Amino acid sequence: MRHAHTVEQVRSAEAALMAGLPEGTLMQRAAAGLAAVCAGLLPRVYGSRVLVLAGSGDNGGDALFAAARLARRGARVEALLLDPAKAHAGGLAALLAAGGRPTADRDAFTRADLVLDGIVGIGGRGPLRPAAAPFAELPRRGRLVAVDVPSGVDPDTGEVAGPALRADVTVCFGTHKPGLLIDPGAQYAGVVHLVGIGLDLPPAPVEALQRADVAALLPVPGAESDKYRRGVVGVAAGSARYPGAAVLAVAGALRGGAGAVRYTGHAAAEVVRRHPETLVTEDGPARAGKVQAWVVGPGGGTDAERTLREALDTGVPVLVDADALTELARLGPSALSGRPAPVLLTPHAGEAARLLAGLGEDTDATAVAGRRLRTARRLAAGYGATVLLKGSTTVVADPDGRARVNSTGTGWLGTAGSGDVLSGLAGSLLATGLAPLDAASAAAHLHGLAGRHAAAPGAPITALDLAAALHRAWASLAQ
Ligand SMILES: NC(=O)C1=CN([C@@H]2O[C@H](COP(=O)(O)OP(=O)(O)OC[C@H]3O[C@@H](n4cnc5c(N)ncnc54)[C@H](O)[C@@H]3O)[C@@H](O)[C@H]2O)[C@@H](O)CC1
Ligand SMILES: [K+]
Repeated sequence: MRHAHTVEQVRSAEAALMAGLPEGTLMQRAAAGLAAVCAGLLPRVYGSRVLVLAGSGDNGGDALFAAARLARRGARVEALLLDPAKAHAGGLAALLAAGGRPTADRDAFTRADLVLDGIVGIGGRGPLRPAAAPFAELPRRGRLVAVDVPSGVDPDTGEVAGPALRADVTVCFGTHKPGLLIDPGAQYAGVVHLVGIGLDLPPAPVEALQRADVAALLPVPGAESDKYRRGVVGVAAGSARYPGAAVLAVAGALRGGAGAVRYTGHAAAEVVRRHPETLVTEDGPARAGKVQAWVVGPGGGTDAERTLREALDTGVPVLVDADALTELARLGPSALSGRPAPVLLTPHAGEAARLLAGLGEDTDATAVAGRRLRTARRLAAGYGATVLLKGSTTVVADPDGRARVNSTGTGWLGTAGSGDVLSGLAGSLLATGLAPLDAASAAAHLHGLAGRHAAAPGAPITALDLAAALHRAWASLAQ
């Protein structure tokens, strides 16, 4: 599991730890870890050209102390101080003593074999200032290592409001910051290395499940299991106009761990033709028979409102997707109040904007994509439901405030029907008894892995390819 903590949590853990340590201990721990990662990125340290971009806070201090360590090993280090009068005094003195020298020449950025971005870390406020902003655009030939956070990325959210430095590697201290795991910030962070500095941290508000975490969540049938005990998932999807969404949602559901899939809707004939193992009826969720979770909405067409209401009237968990989300946005959060079982919403950015409109917030898909964590949390709190926000780095937010991010996906997943497969898969995991936060984050992980398997080594895929690859993705975790 990767844990990410907020700036406020890091600050208070640092304060508690620093109270019992000699001054500068934490910065030395950070600088030692940072220098070790930098040394590993250079073919050899001796003779390499290193440029430090140093702001005037402790982030600049970390960068200067790390550069001093590299200078002592023979690197030719220059420091570009963004505000020379306020540069971190101890860090600068250490660098000068080790043979480094200050420079005001911006070409040093372009020439360097390695650039250390120590402009601003968790103390950043607002968009990069004029002295720092041009470095976001300057060409360079060497690698760029961000110190703690790429400057210009909001550490708490991953939002990027203006120019930001694009790192090859980010070396973060004490814990991950949410902004390193969530797009667009994650795209600026590159490969993230965590350097422990001994912080005692509270539970993380943002987590990223790793393979072993997901493997531990996935249901395994016992000797006594049968199809009903493993869980039955109901899929209410598809319409005469959009039968394909039903076929794809059922394809995802069949590979999601439930023992059986019950389908209801107007695409029963197509579903059975493609998936003969499906139990089908045209009667709607109210009369379809017993299930442990419902999936409603993909390709729902004009029936979406009735189907949504019927599913919500059952006492089992409901996953709401696609057309049913549009209906829910129209009905507003009161449609979910008082349910005895949880609800999982799976919007893409456009549907999320509609759901926000249902909460009285005027926004659009582009704004949602730039504020992924904030949007998922707002929807989870506003609707009292778990929310899986699709897109680059999927964000899952629980109404209790916890959030998870998933980055197993690939751009090849942006294909028609991919979301239908995901909703079937997540609904199936719900039916096996997983809590919505676990079902959604495991589904996002598996879906991303399946996309990678299907697209490897890099070619377009269809949603059916993706559904077929879920088996391999699951098997790769079970090994
Ligand atoms: N507090 C601690 O004990 C530790 C802190 N560490 C480092 O210290 C950093 C935090 O240091 P600080 O609290 O001094 O804050 P930062 O150094 O992150 O940022 C503050 C500095 O950046 C400038 N700044 C703020 N917003 C800016 C913007 N938009 N554009 C350009 N410059 C801007 C401020 O004028 C100030 O000089 C961490 O990110 C980490 O790198 C590490 O050394 C580990 C220990
Ligand atoms: K930085």
